[in-house]
Amino acid sequence: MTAISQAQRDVALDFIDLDRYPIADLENNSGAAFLAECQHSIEAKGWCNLECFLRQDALHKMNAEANALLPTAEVLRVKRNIYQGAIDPSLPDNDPRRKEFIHSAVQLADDQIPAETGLKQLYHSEILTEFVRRVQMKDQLYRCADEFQALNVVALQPGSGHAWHYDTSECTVTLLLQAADKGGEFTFLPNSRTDEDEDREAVDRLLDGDMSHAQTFSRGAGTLTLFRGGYSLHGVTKVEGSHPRITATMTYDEQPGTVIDDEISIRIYGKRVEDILASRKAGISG
Ligand SMILES: O=C(O)CCC(=O)C(=O)O
Ligand SMILES: [Fe+2]
Repeated sequence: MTAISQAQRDVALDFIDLDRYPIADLENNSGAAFLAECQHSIEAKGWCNLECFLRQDALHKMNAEANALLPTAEVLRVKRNIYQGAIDPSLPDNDPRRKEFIHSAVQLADDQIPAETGLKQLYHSEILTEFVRRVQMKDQLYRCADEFQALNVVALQPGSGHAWHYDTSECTVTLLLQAADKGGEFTFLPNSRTDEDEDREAVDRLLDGDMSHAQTFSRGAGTLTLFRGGYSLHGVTKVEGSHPRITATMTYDEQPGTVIDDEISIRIYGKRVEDILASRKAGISG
């Protein structure tokens, strides 16, 4: 292979189990049938779960990369309600906007994940982005342009989970790099809200700890999951055992170039990002 064709080769071709998940050719035969299955799954259930999406060697590489970078990550402790907003104490006690949850995780923001890592290369794969766009049936879909939010690695330590929430974007893609020994299950209330309405009965039930109507599905390391996280209340149950559960979160947007407000970035990513933004402003004004 020449240097140029090597540089142009999409890493999806090497990292993803294309025999099982033929995402490189979605127009023909097995690829088209597979795409239709994924689209149906998102439409009917609000999620699409692709076990062993990564090839074993790619999974080991990306998990090793994540583990090597995590000591440089921030330890986050974000207080929020399920809509990712601040608590409004003037609301009635039983209003979900009034209920505070704490998200605590060791988290790498996009700018902390080097371009040469397999993980970043996979996120930047045009084949993968196109697959995500087609599954979500969008006319256009772009990788998130935000320097902090685009690709994150989230490690949940034993004893912590991911508190119930809606994502700020419609659809989310997660790649499980390291499963928990026990617990750490992704739990999901499909289509619990629309743009107009919310199924308060189901939401209140879940917030009160009754998971009987929520869905949990099997996700070993290497699983790619697409889900309507903006419309489906979800979270991760408490991680048990001796090691963290590690997920890569890939973010997309229907508009190109969208970035997150500084205030929200600081609320999510804390002091490090606050310092970066402040020194940038000082540089501009000074
Ligand atoms: O780790 C997971 O499986 C879900 C993560 C998630 O909900 C999020 O990052 O918004
Ligand atoms: Fe989420």
